[in-house]
Amino acid sequence: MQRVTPSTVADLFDVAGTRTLEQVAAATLAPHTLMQRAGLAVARLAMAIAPHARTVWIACGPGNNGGDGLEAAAQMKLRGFAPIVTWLGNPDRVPPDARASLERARAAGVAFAESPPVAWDLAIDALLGIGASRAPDGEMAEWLRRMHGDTAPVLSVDVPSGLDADTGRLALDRTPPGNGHAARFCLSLLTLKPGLFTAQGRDAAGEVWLDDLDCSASAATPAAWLAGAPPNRPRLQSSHKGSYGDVAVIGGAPGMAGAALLAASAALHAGAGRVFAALLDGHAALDTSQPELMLRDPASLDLSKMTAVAGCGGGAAIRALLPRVLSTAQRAVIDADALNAIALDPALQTLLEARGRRGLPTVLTPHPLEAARLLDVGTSAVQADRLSAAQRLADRFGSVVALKGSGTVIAAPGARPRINLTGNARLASAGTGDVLAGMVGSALAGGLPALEAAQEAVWHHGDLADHWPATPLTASALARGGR
Ligand SMILES: NC(=O)C1=CN([C@@H]2O[C@H](COP(=O)(O)OP(=O)(O)OC[C@H]3O[C@@H](n4cnc5c(N)ncnc54)[C@H](OP(=O)(O)O)[C@@H]3O)[C@@H](O)[C@H]2O)[C@@H](O)CC1
Ligand SMILES: [K+]
Repeated sequence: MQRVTPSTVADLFDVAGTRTLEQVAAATLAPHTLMQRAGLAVARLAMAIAPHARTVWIACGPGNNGGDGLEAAAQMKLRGFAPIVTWLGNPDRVPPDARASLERARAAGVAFAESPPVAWDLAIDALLGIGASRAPDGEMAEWLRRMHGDTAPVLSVDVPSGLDADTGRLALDRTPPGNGHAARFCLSLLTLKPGLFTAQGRDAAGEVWLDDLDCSASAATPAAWLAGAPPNRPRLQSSHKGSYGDVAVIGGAPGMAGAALLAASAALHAGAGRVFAALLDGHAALDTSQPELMLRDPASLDLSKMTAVAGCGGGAAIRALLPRVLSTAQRAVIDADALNAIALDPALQTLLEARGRRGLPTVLTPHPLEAARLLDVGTSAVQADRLSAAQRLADRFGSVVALKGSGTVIAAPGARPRINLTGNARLASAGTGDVLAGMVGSALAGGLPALEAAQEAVWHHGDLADHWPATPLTASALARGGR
């Protein structure tokens, strides 16, 4: 059993891939072996989470996810715990594995009840796993509400019930999130699923653990992966500022110079050799607190030798500069208003596609609304399947895409998408996106390929937030690397 952290490198399998692996594994094992392993793993994690629990409520659903819960109940009972099972199954329609575990739970003397106990020290959600076919309702939804509305920890078996294991979409109307007090754990079985790590998955699952049930995962193709922490990149003694490239931040229309200066500051602190702030507001003053930044007229820059970071605070004015950025920048990060301008202008879209065909490295850093505009769909369609939305954008524009949000998705043409696990809700504040754009620009300018540049910047950006002291996170301090 392994705990998943932001540094974990692991393949993620969708429901179809997981079913394939289950069939391959089951074919070589004695009947009921997988469920026995699954139930024992659930019991072990439950006992570790709540070693002194007096009442453990195990809510079991009608299928094999419920079977895992029944098996865990039997295992815990045999070890001196007192689980109380509420089971929503029908004895006439229970699948064979779950039936076997039902009988083992009964034989072990597990207590069965019609309704949840009055109070509990740990709740185990074994209602629905990867076989969920619709939003929970009725009694199941009511149990989930009670479980997540309580302060006792919740351990979800395989996936939190109601969560789409492929996309991380939660059937919110039926299973509202908890009151913020209950600790959440999820033990994913056989495989890790992408939905645990993006969209609503991270909030619903909490701390994720994996038990591979001693099975190989070689018989299926992963849908995505967790890429873990980037390598250390020590600087050579003989390097100089030219080794780390020039970044030109192009943005900062009147009234919005701050966004561009944040991106420029982030690029500088992330290690770019030289950073030029090419502000669209011709009257903006130089940031005297950062004399290293060089203020330039955007028209004066030779972008063919530079990494352009375009769009931060760009307003409508950025549009006029984009043909030159897209056609000539050696490397480019396209953010914020530049993305909005491209979404509205087919000619700019053609130029962006042409960059991809020419092999010029480009990273797009949309949040879900910007991604939705580029794809000409609603934001909810993007959030309903973030992996596929990021991949479609990457394929369409021949660019690397970092689709921001909980579980940032990084996609590139022809590559399996990655999900980043650093970062937290502290990043939900003004200017942090500008900081990310500057960090990606710095990584690109330093010579990293676009995919690595995006992934490493996203990881470091989130890692800073994860290690933030007990003070409010501001974008300007984030840009300075927390200093
Ligand atoms: N895969 C593996 O490697 C391993 C899998 N294992 C475990 O098996 C789990 C998969 O089991 P599973 O296929 O039986 O599906 P599961 O999630 O129990 O749900 C299906 C049942 O729920 C029902 N149902 C659906 N939606 C509903 C709703 N909203 N409200 C009410 N009912 C609803 C559905 O009914 P139906 O849609 O047919 O009407 C059906 O009866 C997996 O997640 C893991 O925990 C491990 O034991 C070993 C290794
Ligand atoms: K579950």
